[in-house]
Amino acid sequence: LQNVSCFFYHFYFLKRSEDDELGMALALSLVENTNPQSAQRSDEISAPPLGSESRSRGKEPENKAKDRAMMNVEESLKTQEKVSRSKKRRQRRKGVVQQIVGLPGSPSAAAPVLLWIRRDLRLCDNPALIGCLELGAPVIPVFIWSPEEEEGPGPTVAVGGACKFWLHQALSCFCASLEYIGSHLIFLNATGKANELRASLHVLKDLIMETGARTVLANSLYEPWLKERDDEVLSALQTEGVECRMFPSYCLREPYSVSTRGVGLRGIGSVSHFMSCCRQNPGAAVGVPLDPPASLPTPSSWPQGVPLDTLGLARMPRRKDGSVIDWAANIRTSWDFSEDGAHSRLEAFLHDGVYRYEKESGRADAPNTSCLSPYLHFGQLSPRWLLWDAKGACCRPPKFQRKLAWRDLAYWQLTLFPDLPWESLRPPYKALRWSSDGGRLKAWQRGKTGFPLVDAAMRQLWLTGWMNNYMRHVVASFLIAYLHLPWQEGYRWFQDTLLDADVAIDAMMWQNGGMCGLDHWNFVMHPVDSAMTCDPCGTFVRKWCPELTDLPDELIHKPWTCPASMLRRAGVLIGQTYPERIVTDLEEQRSQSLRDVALVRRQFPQFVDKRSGCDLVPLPPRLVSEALGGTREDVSGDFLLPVITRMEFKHQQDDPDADSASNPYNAVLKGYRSRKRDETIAFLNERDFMTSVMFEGTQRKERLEKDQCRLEGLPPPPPSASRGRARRTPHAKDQFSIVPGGAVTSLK
Ligand SMILES: Cc1cc2nc3c(=O)[nH]c(=O)nc-3n(C[C@H](O)[C@H](O)[C@H](O)COP(=O)(O)OP(=O)(O)OC[C@H]3O[C@@H](n4cnc5c(N)ncnc54)[C@H](O)[C@@H]3O)c2cc1C
Repeated sequence: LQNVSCFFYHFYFLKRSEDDELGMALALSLVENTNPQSAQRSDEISAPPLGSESRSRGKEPENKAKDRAMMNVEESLKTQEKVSRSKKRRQRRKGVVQQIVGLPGSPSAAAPVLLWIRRDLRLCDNPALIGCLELGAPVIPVFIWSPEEEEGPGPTVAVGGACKFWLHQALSCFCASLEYIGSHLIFLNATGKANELRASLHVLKDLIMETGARTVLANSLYEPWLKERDDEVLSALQTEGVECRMFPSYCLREPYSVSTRGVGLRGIGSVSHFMSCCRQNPGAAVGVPLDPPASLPTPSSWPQGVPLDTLGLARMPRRKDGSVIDWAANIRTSWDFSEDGAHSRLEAFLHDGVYRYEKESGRADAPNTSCLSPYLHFGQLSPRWLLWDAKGACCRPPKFQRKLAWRDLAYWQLTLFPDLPWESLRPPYKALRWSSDGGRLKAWQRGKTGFPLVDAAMRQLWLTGWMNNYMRHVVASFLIAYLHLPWQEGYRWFQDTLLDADVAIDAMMWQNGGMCGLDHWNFVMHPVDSAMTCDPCGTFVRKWCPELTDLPDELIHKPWTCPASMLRRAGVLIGQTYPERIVTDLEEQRSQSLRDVALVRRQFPQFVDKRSGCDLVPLPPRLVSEALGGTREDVSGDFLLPVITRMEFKHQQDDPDADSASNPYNAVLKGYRSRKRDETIAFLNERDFMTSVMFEGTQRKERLEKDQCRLEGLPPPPPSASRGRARRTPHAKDQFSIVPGGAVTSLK
């Protein structure tokens, strides 16, 4: 017993320090904060001293109880302290603590500073804004709309319809915030102004001429084409004697500073590899969030801008009879587009939802995720603010903090592979046989596939501009693995309809889902079975597909299996009130998808590693040069790297014509938290019902106890028996991976 408790004691502290690392990896340098301005603020959160837990780990077993009690007290003190500190920061944001950061707002005739506003529509934690204040000159905030520059060199759909709508609303809110502190936001339109000059440069030069400004400040953007534009603008202005400065704030880690040095390239594309790179090469300090200014110095006269409406961001189409098609009506009522809206959502989430997030973020029928992505995308909330507030939350949510690393990973990948939004990273997959069935694509886009879970999610996207992460995986898997439509179609549709459409994240995720990204998903979501995780009672489907409301919970995700009498009673007419399924043989579609992959891997053997069976990806020169120790500047793109490759593809290579059912590594996810757990329960149900009930009971009790401890800031109780790590694919050693007596019906 002593050994067991010793193991759990060690496990607990090791786990705790691992969880800390997740958040700390990117913010590793928080502890050595170098920002002089923020260093003066005594009431900011100070990161827990590194190593305090590892010290506890080394103690003798007899001291453990004492230590643990001490740790509990320390923990709860730390937590209280953090909560009160992030509360103070929130108060400052609301102006409860009236701290004057800026100069008094009297107009000044001195040469003004141009604050070039882009995707940083916020007062809180805005380094460029604070940079302007520190110069002590009048500030002219300006937003330049230049869609051609945003779009970049390929079909990126960088600012789709939904995003434009959000941008319009967010700009209007930000303008109001600036006016509240005595300033103003100038809108300028650069559409069609690019001749031989960059459009933004052209507009900025005119503005500099008009206002006499000698300084331009902005927060950096990292899309390669925008970075290139910014570099050009900066160097052109600097040659004319205008001082320009860019501040990093869009990511926690500047993507161009991430290095694989000391970590290598193995596992590249995964978030763990990325975090190891950040840990190994910490880079500049993340610093603490900056307070919002109480006022901004204003110029003696404001330059002439254009009204926001003339930028054409929220223009609604008209019917032939002249009436307006207000496609955004639902979006307007579903969101608060202001910076305050972002903070209220964050507070509500950290106060309430974050506990459910850590366990149940996959649920579509409950708002268990933060829904902060559009605010992060448009910079109404800085990732640094989010990180610090999350670290201040009672349960210090590790999974949630890790999501910010995903976000940075996406930007890093985009800087390495600027073609990410339109070109498959794995060369053979460019030759994959995709379907060109426009009817199926339209059915998917409009939520008329005949699969309720997919349809509900796609309708939610169309009506509200948003969908949770789990559902994005479900609909992406359906498009790719079951409809065989190219991932680029899904990417472009998402870019046009998502309010948080983000070229870097969207492209990375669609590449991974489309089997050609650096870290392609080792799972495929089944359009029916995945409902076990995300919508077990059909609540989500009932909300977005109301025509199915009266079907019973067990069959709502597969109405085609309902007896005719049941359909009649529920008022469902398949093919009339609800669409027929656009594919009926899911197994065959999956098998075809596997065969197609096996075919291209056979056609391009030079891109398959003979030893490991992994796909090979040509490396960009920057990575190669790093891998070679940063000494080679002249490297070309001839280096091939074996990357993470689905087990089922490797296996299919040996038997290219086999069907998916006979592939032991079949990646289709059964749904629910762990397939292994389902299978164990099904097995026990068959053998010994009593044991099965007790097994479930014990697990539930453990879960409740753990949640309770977490809520109270206590260490988790030791589990009653050690549990293995859930695996996604069955393994020869899995005792219950093949359920005796047949398959588990996952919707039971
Ligand atoms: C096919 C597909 C396309 C996607 N396209 C986008 C997109 O265009 N824009 C976008 O912001 N997210 C995208 N995601 C990632 C993720 O689905 C969303 O970030 C998330 O659903 C946003 O909801 P949330 O704010 O409640 O997320 P939370 O789970 O609360 O996460 C908090 C924040 O972390 C970041 N984040 C979360 N998941 C990821 C991820 N997998 N990769 C990178 N950052 C992440 C987001 O900024 C998010 O707001 C996509 C995912 C898939 C599977």
